[in-house]
Amino acid sequence: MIYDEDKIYATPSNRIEEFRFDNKVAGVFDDMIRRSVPGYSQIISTIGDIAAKYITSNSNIYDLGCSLGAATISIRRNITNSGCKIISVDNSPSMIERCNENISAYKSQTDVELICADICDIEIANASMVVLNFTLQFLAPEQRLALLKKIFNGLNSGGVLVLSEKLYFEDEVIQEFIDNEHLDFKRANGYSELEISQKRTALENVMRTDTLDTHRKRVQDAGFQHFNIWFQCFNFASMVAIK
Ligand SMILES: C[S@@+](CC[C@H](N)C(=O)[O-])C[C@H]1O[C@@H](n2cnc3c(N)ncnc32)[C@H](O)[C@@H]1O
Ligand SMILES: O=C(O)C(=O)C[C@]1(C(=O)O)C=C[C@@H](O)C=C1
Repeated sequence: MIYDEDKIYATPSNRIEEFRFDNKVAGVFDDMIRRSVPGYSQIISTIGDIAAKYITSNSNIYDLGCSLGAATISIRRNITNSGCKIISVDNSPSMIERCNENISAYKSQTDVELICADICDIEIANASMVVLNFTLQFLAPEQRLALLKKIFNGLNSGGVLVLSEKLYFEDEVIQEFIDNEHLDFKRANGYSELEISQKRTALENVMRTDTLDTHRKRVQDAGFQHFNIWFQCFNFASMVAIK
């Protein structure tokens, strides 16, 4: 995937619009997420590793909020089982269009079905793996438990959910400490103070983050008995739940 450099918030604007996964964002998204999310590459490659261990033959794999298909491609490369299908879903037509191009660039025995839809509206069935890689935080908080319940019900016994999210910390001192480390990560990746602050404003009402405790409780309320965080760098984490 080769995409343009993210310059979306580089020029001052009087009115910052709410962040949307539109054509402009889709065109720079690979650069944006790599420069904004510490550990992103590690998480993508580990998703492939988890796929190799947990996917079973003749099952479905869901990549919910697939964007450009990074997790889908990592999973697909690691499937050795037959009769599997990856179902990759995003409600941004621009993301789906680019995802289709990216997926078509790789040959594989595993089919990918790309669906442009709200992940709250799709059916989940016969799943051995479900991925929510930085997607749940964009759903309205009141929709999150229902989605996790649907995932739990659609997973086969022994199936795995990978849930990656930006975390929020209730301890204000810790929140500030970790947030500052993340800001330094963005600065080190070439984002200016203006870009950082304008993007923060754009994301304010769109991306609502939870604490690790909230995630744990919600995942358990959805039915999962096995849950833990397996990766954390600053305020970005990836968690796993196994049915
Ligand atoms: C941060 S990106 C996910 C990154 C991607 N999973 C990856 O690993 O590169 C969030 C994605 O979720 C999609 N999204 C947000 N809310 C959604 C919803 N309700 N239904 C479907 N897709 C959604 C957005 O369009 C966006 O592409
Ligand atoms: O918190 C930030 O500053 C971010 O940019 C995070 C984040 C995310 O976690 O998804 C937000 C929007 C983009 O999708 C890329 C990264």
